[in-house]
Amino acid sequence: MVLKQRDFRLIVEHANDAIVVTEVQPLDEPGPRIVYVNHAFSRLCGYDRGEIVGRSPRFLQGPQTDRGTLQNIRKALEEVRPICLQLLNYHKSGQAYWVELSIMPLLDNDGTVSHFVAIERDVTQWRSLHESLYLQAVTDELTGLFNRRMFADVGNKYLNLARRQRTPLCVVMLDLDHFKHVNDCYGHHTGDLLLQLVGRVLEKGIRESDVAGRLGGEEFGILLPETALHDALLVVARIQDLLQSECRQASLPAGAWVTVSIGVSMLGEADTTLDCTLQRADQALYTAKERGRNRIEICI
Ligand SMILES: Nc1nc2c(ncn2[C@@H]2O[C@H](COP(=O)(O)OP(=O)(O)OP(=O)(O)O)[C@@H](O)[C@H]2O)c(=O)[nH]1
Repeated sequence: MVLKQRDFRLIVEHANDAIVVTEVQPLDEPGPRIVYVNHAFSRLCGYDRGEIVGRSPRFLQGPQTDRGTLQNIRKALEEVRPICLQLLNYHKSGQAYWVELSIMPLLDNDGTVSHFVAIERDVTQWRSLHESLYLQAVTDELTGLFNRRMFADVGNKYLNLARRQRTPLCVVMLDLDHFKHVNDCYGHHTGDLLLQLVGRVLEKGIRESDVAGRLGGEEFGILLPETALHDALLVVARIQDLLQSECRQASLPAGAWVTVSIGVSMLGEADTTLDCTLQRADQALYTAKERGRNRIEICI
């Protein structure tokens, strides 16, 4: 069966994907002009066809549109090759939306490029679903901190970097003291509030490049890259103080205020994985518990 040009036009016009055709030049400002868009393109960006044709697709970009992605597009256009990527655009209402975009050159019979065509699809919902699934997979629901798996992932990356750059890295393990008592006396809900409070304290007490995670029940970990032992000890002492002042400020019953036992270790020459360093922090934590709790112990 041979389709007529008119049939093709109808198909393109009513396709669910947004389609836009531009001229080839100029690649510098103001950019190539749009010569055609289908209905779906108008629907996607909120502008009527009359408001779109004659302008460059750049008018849909905005402050959060990634400059690196735009450079990749420009390079592909210069080299007259197809490219597929995701880009943030802005709807007429000002609302940002993500499109998956496939751009390709249209060639004349003699092989010269006459236009570029882009086929686009809204992937905003897909991306936010993906993001929330990712967050669920890497964070602890109660505290919002990294979960054990993500803590180990990031930790191993930090460890490799520290080994390569020969910079110090300290690993800390914290465990709440007599937490079972809190649950037993004040209920699981108060226990949960306390765990959330500890999560906030850890985030407050560390730098942005440090990482805190909930490793299990009432056990937490901290990674302190580019931090020598004496600085790590200052950090954990600050966290102990912060925990007491936050417990005081929170409307928790006084008997539910907790202390933490802390074990600190430092990346050693023989540590090839985070587990090695973490195990020593765990040993130090065990010693802190044995020696009466609410204290800091070191195992190097
Ligand atoms: N509320 C709450 N409790 C939890 C959660 N995860 C673990 N726990 C409780 O944490 C308590 C841990 O008890 P233990 O291992 O005996 O430790 P502890 O009472 O803190 O005693 P030490 O560590 O020896 O000082 C148990 O009662 C668990 O049920 C949680 O997500 N929420």
